Amino acid sequence: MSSLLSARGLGMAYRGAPAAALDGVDLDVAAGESVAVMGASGSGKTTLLHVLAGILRPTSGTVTLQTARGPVGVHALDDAGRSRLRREELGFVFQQGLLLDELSALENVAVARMLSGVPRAQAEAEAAQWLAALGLAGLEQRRLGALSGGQAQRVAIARAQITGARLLFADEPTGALDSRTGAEVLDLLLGAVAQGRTLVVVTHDAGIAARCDRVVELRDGRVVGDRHRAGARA
Ligand SMILES: Nc1ncnc2c1ncn2[C@@H]1O[C@H](COP(=O)(O)OP(=O)(O)OP(=O)(O)O)[C@@H](O)[C@H]1O
Repeated sequence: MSSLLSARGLGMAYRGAPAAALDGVDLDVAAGESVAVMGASGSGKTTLLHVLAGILRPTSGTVTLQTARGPVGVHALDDAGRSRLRREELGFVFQQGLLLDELSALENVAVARMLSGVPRAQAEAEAAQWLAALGLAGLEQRRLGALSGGQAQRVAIARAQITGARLLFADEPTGALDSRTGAEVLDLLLGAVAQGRTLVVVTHDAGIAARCDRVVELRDGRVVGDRHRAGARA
C-alpha cells in the first residue's frame, strides 16, 4: 500500500535546547490507518505531530504528503504554503487552540469552509449537517465557551472533517475528558477512520492506543517501537 504521508530522517533541534527533540525519525502512514504515537513526556510526540502536519518546519529531513494534486514536500513549503496545506488537506483535533470561544458551534465549523472561499450560507448549512452527525443538533448557536469539553471536541471533529481533509491529526484529544466522554470522542475519531480518513493521534492513554491499528513509540526523539494491532491491516 502506498503511503499517504512519508517522513524520512526527521530532525528537530529547538534553538537553545540541549538535545534534539526529533532525531532521525522515519515514518510511513498508509491511507486509512489509525496510528497512535506514544512515549514518555518529552519524548517528542507533539513535536513529531507538528512537523508531520506542517505546523513546524523540521531542522532536517523530509515530509511528503500525497494530495489530489500529487506529492507535496511539506518540509520545503514556506509559512503561507504550509498554512494553505493545513487548511485544505489536513484536519486537527487539539485540546485547545483552533476553536474560538466567542463564536458559536456552527460558526467554528463553518469558518473552516469559508476560509476556502465557500459562501457563508452554504458553509453554515454544511456545518449544521456535520454538527448533527456528531450528535450536536440543537446546540448550533451555543457559544463554544458554553459547551462542555466533550461537546467542544465534537465541534473540533466536525471542523476537522468539513473541509474533506483525508488526514486527521489529534493531540491528546481525550486528555481533558472523563473516561466515558473520552471514549465517545474516540469512537467518533475512529468512525472517521472507518469512513476512509487517516488518523495520527498523540496519546498517553494505552486504552486509546489499543484501539488504533498501529502504535508508534518514541523515546528521546527516536522511534523505538512500531507495532500493528492484531487483526489490523499491516
Ligand atoms: N518550543 C520549544 N523550545 C524548546 N524546546 C522545546 C520546545 N517544544 C518542545 N521542546 C522540547 O522538545 C522535547 C520534546 O517535546 P514534545 O513536546 O515534543 O514532547 P512530548 O512527548 O509531546 O511531551 P508531553 O507528553 O509532555 O507533551 C522536550 O525536551 C521539550 O522540552
